Amino acid sequence: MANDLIGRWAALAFLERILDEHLPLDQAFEQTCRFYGDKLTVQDRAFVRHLGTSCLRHLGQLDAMINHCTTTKLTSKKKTVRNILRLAITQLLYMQVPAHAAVNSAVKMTDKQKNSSDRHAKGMVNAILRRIDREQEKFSTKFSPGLNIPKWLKASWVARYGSGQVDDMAVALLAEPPLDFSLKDQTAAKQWAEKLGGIELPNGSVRVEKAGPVAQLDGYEEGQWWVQDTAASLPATLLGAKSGDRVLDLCAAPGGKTAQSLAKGCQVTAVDQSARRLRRFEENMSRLGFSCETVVTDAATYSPDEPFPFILLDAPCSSTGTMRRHPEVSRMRGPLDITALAEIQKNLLDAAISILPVGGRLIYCVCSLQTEEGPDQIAALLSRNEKIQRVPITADELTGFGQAIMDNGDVQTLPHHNPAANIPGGMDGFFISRLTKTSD
Ligand SMILES: C[S@@+](CC[C@H](N)C(=O)[O-])C[C@H]1O[C@@H](n2cnc3c(N)ncnc32)[C@H](O)[C@@H]1O
Repeated sequence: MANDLIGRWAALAFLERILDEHLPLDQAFEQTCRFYGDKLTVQDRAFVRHLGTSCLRHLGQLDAMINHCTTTKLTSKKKTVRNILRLAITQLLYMQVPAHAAVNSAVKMTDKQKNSSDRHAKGMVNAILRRIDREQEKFSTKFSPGLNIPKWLKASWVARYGSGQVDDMAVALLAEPPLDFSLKDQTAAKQWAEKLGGIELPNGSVRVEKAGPVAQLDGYEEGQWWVQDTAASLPATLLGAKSGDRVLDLCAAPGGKTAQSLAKGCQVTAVDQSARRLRRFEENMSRLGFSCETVVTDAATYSPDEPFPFILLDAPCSSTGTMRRHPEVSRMRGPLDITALAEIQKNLLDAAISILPVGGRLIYCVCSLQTEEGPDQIAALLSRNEKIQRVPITADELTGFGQAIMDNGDVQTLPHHNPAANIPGGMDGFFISRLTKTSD
């Protein structure tokens, strides 16, 4: 890096925008880059993003290490010192940055703090980092990845998936995930895998290990593909709509699932309550050369003139299934959010059911690992509405994803599930249920 401190100051600002201002990762990164402007080179920006994201992924382990090394409370008043330590340990243990660079920069940053008691902590910062560097092997192994999952969240996962699977999930959440692409022309997966330097997945997506800036990739300008995690592509596939079918996509923006239906030749109406997100949706469709009707409204009150035999409800949720890409999610959500979101999902599900014609198909999905947002929603719906039945999803519809099919025919993908035994990289956690209406 041109200036070895500037990237680290920017990484500190990036981290604090997420942890203190509760900004989503992408927004925090954009704001940080805008603030530093030309002072950050392209390499600096990549370093800032990698450092901040790695630090967030390991946050629980990092804090356990710091607490192991000092009894000084590095809480509210000294939180910047804690953040400087978190970032420096990340560099030492998880980024192979030479010790002199990681330690000296952290000490210098501590010395520049406004508050004199923070400045006095520089001796402690130096001592902790030197110790962790000396005992790298111990510190790398003693603190388990499970520490990175907040207690309430971990307890909810253990209750549903068991501790063995949660350990696997915790490990999967540490890795920088690959990028998956859905294709406009699904028959061209082999060619696109070659062009993008990736591999074909069993569902027809292409997976690229280290893709770099997507707007610079082959096929972006021409709208030949869009970025979509392989798990996120399953709901629209399982809806089963064919060319010419009328599809209602409730909660449609930014449009990954709508694009799948349009690629099949369906006639889609896309509803979203956010005008801002629907503008982004329209930009995405325009790049892909697709067009469809869009409606800015609350899906809970939307009433179409003509019924839709296929409805997709990709409901707003906690997004705990997307933590591979968004490690900040676990720091921004709490149990009360899950309760509030479950109420919104229930209302949206009831509204979708009320406009589903007899014999129609509804896919309900959420990018969540939480029971309340997935299985509990469907169990409660089936018990309060006897006209609704589940249409179980079967293994032959989901080649390669068999382990995600639940006994009752719903689907729950998990971060450590791989699209095939020989294809690593995991996938987002998605819950999917397919339903039909048997009578009016
Ligand atoms: C999980 S995202 C949808 C992702 C999208 N289906 C895709 O594949 O790209 C949820 C969307 O629901 C929208 N939303 C939230 N509450 C809504 C409501 N009551 N009515 C309509 N849209 C809503 C949000 O604006 C957001 O765009």
